[in-house]
Amino acid sequence: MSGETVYTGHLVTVNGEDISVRSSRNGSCYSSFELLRAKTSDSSELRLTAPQNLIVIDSIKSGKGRTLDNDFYSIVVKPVLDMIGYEHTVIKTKSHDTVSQIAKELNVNESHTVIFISGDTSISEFLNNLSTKSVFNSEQGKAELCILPLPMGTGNAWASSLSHVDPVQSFGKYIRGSLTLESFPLYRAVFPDDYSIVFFIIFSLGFHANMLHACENPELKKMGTERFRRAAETILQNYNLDHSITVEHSVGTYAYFALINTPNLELEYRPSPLSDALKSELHLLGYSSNLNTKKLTAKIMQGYQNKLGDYIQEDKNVTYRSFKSNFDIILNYPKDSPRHKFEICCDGTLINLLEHQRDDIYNKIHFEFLRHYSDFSLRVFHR
Ligand SMILES: Nc1ncnc2c1ncn2[C@@H]1O[C@H](COP(=O)(O)OP(=O)(O)OP(=O)(O)O)[C@@H](O)[C@H]1O
Repeated sequence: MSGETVYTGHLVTVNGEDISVRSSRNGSCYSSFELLRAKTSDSSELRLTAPQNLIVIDSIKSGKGRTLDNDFYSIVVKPVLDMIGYEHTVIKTKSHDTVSQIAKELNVNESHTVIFISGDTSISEFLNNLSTKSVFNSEQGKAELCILPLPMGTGNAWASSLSHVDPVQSFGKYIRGSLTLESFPLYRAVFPDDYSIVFFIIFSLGFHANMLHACENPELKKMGTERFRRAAETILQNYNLDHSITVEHSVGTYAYFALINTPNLELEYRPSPLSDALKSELHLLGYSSNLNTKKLTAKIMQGYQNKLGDYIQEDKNVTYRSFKSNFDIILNYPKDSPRHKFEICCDGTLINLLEHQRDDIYNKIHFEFLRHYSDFSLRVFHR
């Protein structure tokens, strides 16, 4: 377990003042922020163009949750937006539905910029609830919806894959106008009963999905990040990780099966180093059920060593394959197999495939590469 790190980062120079922030964090969780202001002789002016409809969504349960000391919006974002004269609306989430509700209510005729103070799940809830009523065949004519994900959750897979490693640094770059705005890919998983979910990070079966389902156990839920280690141990010891899955006519038996869009799943954990969060491409990362527990664990832990662009060598126990257009997967085991064999994790949403069967079909999932999802033209600030 890493200890508390305290550091100061420059944010912006404005109105003859140098604004910086002292942050204190433990792993991915921030315990405090302090805004520091000092007079400066630097008279350079910021060239600012206030965005239309700036909304800040503070998902207050993300990470370890907000306290008076780590309230990034009140301590940093609000004072700085006020200093530079950016009008904005802030929404501090009140319930599990707040983010979905905001997404549903956005006026599709106007452009918006949304700053998320959150982790991945809040952004997933937002994207899944955007208006998709009109049928647009292109991005032309759509209002823009620009997203800035400030990493204040637990995993922060999307933000860290887009080089947002620290909320202060990324907010500072946004204010100084030094981020790039680009469109980003989304995918849809469609189940036999036509239930579907849009995702942008990971869709998994087997070890990864089972571990996240196991973490929901109330006993484990209380344990912070320790719960992942405990859940992993339980699964490796007690579950048959032998999922026979057909992907595009190719059959494999996997202990670990993941379709991944982002290189990182956490700031320091990069299981799919050839992925690019801005590129429409899913990588299948699969580890065979032939690997014993020690070897499987070593493969999974390799994600802590991988560097961006590293190639993962395929062999009889490792699958690393890229997909750039729609495809199906089929689970080749009977409906009465243990329930955990149908457990899925999709960007943090936990699903059991058996709850989405239709007639005799219980084992097929269709993956769509979405070209013109939603009534907005979606963009993300990165780098
Ligand atoms: N006031 C609230 N009451 C209940 N649930 C809330 C409230 N505010 C936020 N939530 C929910 O808490 C979850 C926070 O998820 P988020 O992804 O932002 O953080 P995280 O889970 O810590 O990070 P990550 O997904 O990156 O691991 C979301 O499902 C959100 O809807």
